[in-house]
Order: sequence, then C-alpha cells, then structure tokens
Amino acid sequence: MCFVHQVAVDAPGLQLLDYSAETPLAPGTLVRVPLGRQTVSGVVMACTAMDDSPRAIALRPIEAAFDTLPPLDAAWRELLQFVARYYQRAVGEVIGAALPAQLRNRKPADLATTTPQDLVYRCTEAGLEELGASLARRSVALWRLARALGVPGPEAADAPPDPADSAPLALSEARSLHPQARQVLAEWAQAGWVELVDTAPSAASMPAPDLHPEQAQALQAIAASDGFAPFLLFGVTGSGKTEVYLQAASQVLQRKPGAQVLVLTPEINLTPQLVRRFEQRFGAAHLAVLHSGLSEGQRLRHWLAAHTGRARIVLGTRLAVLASMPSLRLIVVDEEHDTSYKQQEGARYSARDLALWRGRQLGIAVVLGSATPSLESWRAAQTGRYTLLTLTQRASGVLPRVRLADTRRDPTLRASGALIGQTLDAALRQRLERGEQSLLFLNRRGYAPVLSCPDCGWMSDCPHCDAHLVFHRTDRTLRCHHCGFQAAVPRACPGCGSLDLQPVGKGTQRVEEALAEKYPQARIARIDADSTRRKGAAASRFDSVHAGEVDILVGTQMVTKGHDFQRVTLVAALNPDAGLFTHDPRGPERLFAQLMQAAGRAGRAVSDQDGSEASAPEMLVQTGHPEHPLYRALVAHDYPGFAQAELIERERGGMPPFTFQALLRAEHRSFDAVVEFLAAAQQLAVPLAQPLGVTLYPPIPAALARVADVHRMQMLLESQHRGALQRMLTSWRGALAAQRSRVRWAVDVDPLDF
Ligand SMILES: Nc1ncnc2c1ncn2[C@@H]1O[C@H](COP(=O)(O)OP(=O)(O)OP(=O)(O)O)[C@@H](O)[C@H]1O
Ligand SMILES: [Zn+2]
Repeated sequence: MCFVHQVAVDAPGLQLLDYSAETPLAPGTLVRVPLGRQTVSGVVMACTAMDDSPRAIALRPIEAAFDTLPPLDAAWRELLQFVARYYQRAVGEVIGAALPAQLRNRKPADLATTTPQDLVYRCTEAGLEELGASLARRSVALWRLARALGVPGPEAADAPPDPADSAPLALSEARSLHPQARQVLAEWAQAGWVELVDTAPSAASMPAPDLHPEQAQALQAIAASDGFAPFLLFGVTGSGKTEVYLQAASQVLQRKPGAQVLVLTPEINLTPQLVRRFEQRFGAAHLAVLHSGLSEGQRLRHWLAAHTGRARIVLGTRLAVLASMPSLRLIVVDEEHDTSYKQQEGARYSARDLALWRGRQLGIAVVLGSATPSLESWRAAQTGRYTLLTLTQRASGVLPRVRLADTRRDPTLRASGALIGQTLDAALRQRLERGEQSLLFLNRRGYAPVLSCPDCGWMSDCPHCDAHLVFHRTDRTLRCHHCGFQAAVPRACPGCGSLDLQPVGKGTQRVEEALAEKYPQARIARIDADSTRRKGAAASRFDSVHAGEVDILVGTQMVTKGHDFQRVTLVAALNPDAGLFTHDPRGPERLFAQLMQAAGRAGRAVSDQDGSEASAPEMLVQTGHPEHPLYRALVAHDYPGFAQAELIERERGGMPPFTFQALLRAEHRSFDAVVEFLAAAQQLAVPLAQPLGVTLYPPIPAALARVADVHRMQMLLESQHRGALQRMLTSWRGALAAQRSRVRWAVDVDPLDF
C-alpha cells in the first residue's frame, strides 16, 4: 500500500507532479522531493491511497516533510491555484513567488515554529461550576486538564467561582495535550465551559483619536458588514483614511480571538510612518512586515509569524497578498490605484485584484482606499458593486489651493535653460522668507534626458536600447536607465567634432543646480533613485526634511507618495505636460493621480483659523496647457468629474474597465525570431478566438522596442467577457508552449503597461 501525493514543486514551468509516500501527508504539508538530480521543495496539494500498481511503485518517494510546520490551509492552496490559472502561469512559479526562499531551501529540521502565546483557553463561569463539581469523578488526565485551567476542586466548593481566578491554558500548550484531552477540551468549549480568549493587546497602548463624523460613518459601515463586502474608501489626501484602517483593524481583532488583518501598501521603505503607526497602535510583537527589501532571514521570520497566527497584522507590499494567513478577517488596500500593485514579471498578478478575490473566498470585508481611485474601482463603486465611503474633509490642515502657471506667458522662461517661472519664483521666495518648506517634483532623474549637438543633430542614444542616454552631471556620465549601459561624456561630438554639446530638457539634478544658483541661502535636498542608492539614504533624507533641516526638496515621484510632511506649504510640478499627450491610454489617469497625491503633501498641519502666519498651502503647476480639462479638474479638486470624463472616453474606445484585455509579450535578440513567433501565435489564435468572440490585434513593437539588444513585441487580445478571454488564453497557451520556440514569451492578463 502506498499513497500518491500531488505536489506543487518549486520549479518554474512545472505543474503538479506525483510522488509516493508510505504514510499519507496532509494537504498543505511542505515537503522536499527529488526533481531530476536535485531536491526541491513543494507543497502537497492532494493525497490519494493507491494499491501497489506498477505506476504507484514507479513514483519517486517524497524525501522529507516539514511536519513541525502547520500545513498551508485549503484557502491558501486554492489561492495558489487560482493565481496560476488566472495569470496563465505554472503553479511551480507561483510557489516561488509566494513562499520565502529560505523556507523553500531549508531542511525540515531547521524550522522551529512558534504558535501564538496570547490565545488562551479560560474557564467560563458556567464551566467553573460544572467542572468544579464533577472534578472528583474524572480521570487523572482530565483532572490535570481542569487543574491547568484553574478549576478549583470540590474542597473549594463553598467559595463562589470566579473566572478571574481560573488559569489560562495557552493554545500552544493545548495543542500539545494528549489527543483525548484535546477532544475533551473541544467538547467543553462547545458546551460553553471554556472559551478561547485573545489576550493580545489588540488596541494597544496608543489611544485612538475620536473619529470625525465621516470617518465614524465609514468605520461603522465596515464594522457592520457581513460576508464578502468590498468598500471603496474615497477620501481626499489627509482625510484620515489610515485612521479608519487602524480602527477597523482593531475592531476585527477584538471581535474574534486570533483574527488577522492584512494591510497592503504600495511602498514600505518610502513610508516608514505607516509601519510606525501600526506598531504604536498594535505593538510591534503583533505585526509582521513583508516586502522585497527584507533579508531572506527576516522574510522567513515574518512569513512564519503570519502563517502560525502569531502576527495579527500583516503589513506589506504586493507580495504580501500571497501570504498564508489562516485567520484572515479583513483586508485593506491602501492607495489602491497605485500601479505598483501589479507585478511586472513572472506571474504578473495584481495584488489589488487578488485582495478582492481572497475577500470573496473568505467572505470578509475588503477596504480599498484612495484619494484618486483607479477607474476600475471607481466604476465598480458607481455601479454598486463596491460600497462607496467618502471622506471630504482633511482630518487636520487644509487642502492646498491649486494654481496653474502658464509657461507660454512667462518671459523668464524664454531664456534657454530657464526652469523656474515668475509665479513659482515668487512662491518659493515667500516660503524661504517664512521658514516654510517647498517641494518640487518632476519625473526625471539625472541632469538632462539627452545630450545633443546643435551643429549636426547628434543625440546621445543608447547603443543597446531604443532610448536616449541620460546625462548625469555629477559624475559626467551618460547612462541608460533601461539597460544600465554607462559611458563617459564625450569631449567632442562623435558626429561632427563640435565642442558645443548641449543638455536638452531637465532632470532633478539640473533643477537642484538651478535652485542652488537662484537661492544660495536655501538648504536644498534631492531625493531620487540616484541620491538614495545607499541603504538607508532615503530614510535619512526624509528624516532631515521632517526635522526641518531642508528648505526645498526636489525629487521624482518618490517624494509625492504618502508622506505626512508637517511643514510643507508649497508643492510645485515642473511642466508635467508630457503626461497629457502619451500614447498610453492610462497616461491621464496616472498623471491626475500623481498630481493630486503631490498636492496632498502640502498644508497637512496648517489650520485656516489658528491665526498663524503660515502661508496658505498651495500647489503650483507650470504648464503650457492651462486650459486642459485634466488641469481644470485638478484646480477644482474634482476627482469625480475627472473620472466621469475619463470613463466616457474609455467606454467609447472600448477600453478597460469596459473590456478585458491580455497581452502576449515576446522577446528575443533576433528580431526575425520574434516576428516569426508572433505570426505563428496569431495563426494559432484565430480559430480559438473566433468562436469565443475574442478580438485579436496584430503584433506590434512594444513601447520600448529594444532593451539591452533584445527586441520586444506584443500582441493584444480583448473581450467583453472575462470568462471567454480566460478560456481562449488557456487553450492558446498550451498551443504556444507546444511550439517550443526559442523566443521568450509570456501572457500578461489585465496588463497595465504596453
Ligand atoms: N479623527 C482624527 N482626529 C485627529 N487627527 C486625525 C484624525 N484622523 C486622522 N488624523 C490625523 O490627520 C493626519 C492625516 O490622517 P491620515 O494620515 O490618516 O490621512 P490619509 O487620508 O491616510 O492621508 P493620505 O491620503 O495622505 O495618505 C494624520 O496626522 C492623522 O494622525
Ligand atoms: Zn540601454
């Protein structure tokens, strides 16, 4: 007799494989299995008994099982299979993304796990009476169990029982009891004689502020929900969305012993404030943090804390949506519009969408929060699929006034290389005089996006990519931001020998330089990927901004996200117009969100009636298109108006959220190979697509058609129905795999980038 186990092995490209074992292993058990000449990890997905048939005997045996680790539960295993199926990847690849590497590479013996110490059984009043009276009649083992729970013997019968005297029995101890005792404990729990109590300080030391009426309403709605309940918490920047998350989490934890809450955030390294707020409220011991910046050891520890239930709150970036959380009762997705929730390689999942999937699976509330929701979520709220909760007021401070500075009418901007117009100059000087902070942002790092020769038209192009080399003045290099190619700035033009090479356009370094020239007395800091490469550099720079050691902060979108700056009263965007005219249909949505978020950094601690001398907070946009509807909506702080107009466009253009899309991406060093592969792919697709009503678009080069000498092309598929598209993709993927092409290809379901 042997048992056949279907195992999801940690190997990209592989689906479930069969292995044998002499005793059955519970589904969800982590195992080590042979694969070729190696040993790899895997998760048992199913187990069936089999007779000694030749097939069963021929199976390779499971080498080891991690039996000290509680098995991954059925809900998690379903999630794993759903991700693989929906995003068209092999299960083995999803395992690689979901489990920490150290868990996968260790031997079972090294894994000591701990269970929650703060879940305890306690006798109820009824239990004390009932059990106390009958204690004498029970076996020694039960007598011990009752004693462990602090049940007084018959000798104390005349004193009235007091549950406070009963001793707690930790859940972890209860698990190691004799099976018979465990059974009895379960019966007692059913009879109401003992209860499981959460002694975790769930709404710990830090007192929570009283909610404002709109916040209280939102919290009330979340708390009153039952079953799967998706909410869109639409709150202006600084309206106290985070406070609503904190109190919603706290309620869930109080209500159910051992309950867990998952909080997703786009970025953790940039927003240490968020972690701090959760730590202060719930205690660091009950918090697990999961993001890609952790060391492997840390990641394992935090993952185990979530898996064993020790962590009540799991705070993490997109990968945390795949965490094992056996008692998950609430999911929060902060800044739900943020595109970093979409994984851009391997299994290209959307953490926001998976959060909703998990919420539905478990029948729990999912709170999506944003000041600028994604159009998908906004529409879902408009059509009633999500419940809309609105926060219109800032919790403290006031919303900045948004002003547009017309660059076409500004004589100071005519001078070549001028970056700071009259209006912005006046606004900056005012802040400098009053000792307030200003924040300037633009989405280009480096000094200038390209170096050019005015005589012959030569441009600094990357030899390996279809992109310009960016001029970095600090070390006089030309760098490709796509492939990493780097070269020294040439002395003379490689085209004609001219000595007059000119930087064209502006990057953060150039703005920093211009500011330093114009305001020599100002303390200026720059925050972008270049200035924060060293570990901890970003944190220390943000700290000095918070400490008031910086007058003007220049940066990329890194400075616009989620920071609670207390002294910033001016935010300026330096000509973001490029975002208006991109070919990316999501360009306007992204630009609007980014400008609103940036505006949200100003005026967070300024009150309109406290009579202080502080400047009225404002956001200034230098633009050549002040009449553009997007900017008009920005001035009016009118996200709903903007969203409605965009949704009309999307519907007209047959774009998501009105249709569903998938992209086949293909790349190879040989351009011809890519073209050939996609032509074949198209041929295979036609007969599959037609009966399902899926629209096929011809293959085209990707937006960045060549990176590091690799040619990249793609082909778009579209359908009115998610299910039809899914069916089409599943059969198509099989046919594509059978091609055994040398081209690297992948299907991207619900793509965000083209
Ligand atoms: N009910 C309240 N009473 C007093 N202060 C509050 C209240 N709610 C929130 N705050 C404070 O207001 C500020 C903004 O709140 P919070 O950070 O929760 O807003 P947010 O909507 O999450 O902001 P953002 O959109 O910028 O991320 C914080 O300093 C917070 O402590
Ligand atoms: Zn390059």
